[in-house]
Order: sequence, then C-alpha cells, then structure tokens
Amino acid sequence: MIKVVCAIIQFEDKILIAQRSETMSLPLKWEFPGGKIEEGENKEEALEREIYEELKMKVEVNEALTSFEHHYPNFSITLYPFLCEVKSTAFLKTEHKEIRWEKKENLHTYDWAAADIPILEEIGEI
Ligand SMILES: Nc1nc2c([nH]c(=O)n2[C@H]2C[C@H](O)[C@@H](COP(=O)(O)OP(=O)(O)OP(=O)(O)O)O2)c(=O)[nH]1
Repeated sequence: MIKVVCAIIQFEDKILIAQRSETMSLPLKWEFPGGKIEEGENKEEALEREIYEELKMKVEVNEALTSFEHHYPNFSITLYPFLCEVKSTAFLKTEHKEIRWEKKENLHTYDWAAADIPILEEIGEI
C-alpha cells in the first residue's frame, strides 16, 4: 500500500487545488498537492517537503483529517489529508498542469482523483 499525504491549504475562503499533468499517473485529475511518504519521514515532514518541491510554498501543517484507503485498478493508496496554512498565497508551478485557488463551494465542479472524494465530503463540513 502506497502512503500519500496531501495538503488542504486554506486561505480566507479558498483552497489550493492542482491538476495532474498528462504524463503523471491519474492524468488530468484534480488533487490536493502532496505525494508519497519517503522512508524515515513522518507525515508532516513528508507534506512540508512535497509542498516545497511542487509549489515552493512553506506550509504550516495543522490537524489531520480522516485517512482513507483507495483501490485504483493498478495500485492502491492510503491518503492522509492535513489542513494547512500559509502566510502568502504565492506559489510556483513546477510539475502540475494547473494550480489554482478555488472557492470551497466550487470544488465539486472539478474532475477529482477518486481517492479524494471522501476528503471533499469532509471539508464541506468545516
Ligand atoms: N498528491 C496527491 N496524490 C493523490 C491524491 N489523490 C490520489 O489519488 N493521489 C494519488 C496520485 C499518485 O498516484 C499518488 C501520489 O503520488 P505522487 O504525486 O508522488 O505520484 P506520481 O506517480 O506522480 O509520483 P512518482 O511515482 O512519479 O514519483 O497518489 C491527492 O489528493 N494528492
């Protein structure tokens, strides 16, 4: 089982969302930025590292939301979401096709990676 951390980065009424590129797994699906936990890292460290690598953003990792297992046809992941904060909304796009700040009420209009659906339901309740 691949362990993946992802960041629900909130700023005012918006959340930062990212679209996977054509060449990544799950091409063109929308996700919360993050990635695989590497050996020797805890989840928070993995998330801080991934967000810096992908977005050149420094996040403060706050509470964990509910983690879920998801089985895609070719692989399975456990997805560990965390609420995160930033001091500045600036980011640099390095790997994704697109990255944008989106209002929470519009998140359901995107084509999400299937593993993220329970997270969307949970953050709808915040
Ligand atoms: N970062 C992130 N990954 C997600 C989410 N939902 C979801 O199913 N995933 C999947 C996509 C990937 O298969 C995996 C995350 O690993 P990754 O982002 O390093 O994936 P990758 O395949 O592009 O990386 P790599 O093997 O090329 O190093 O988890 C999500 O919200 N955020």
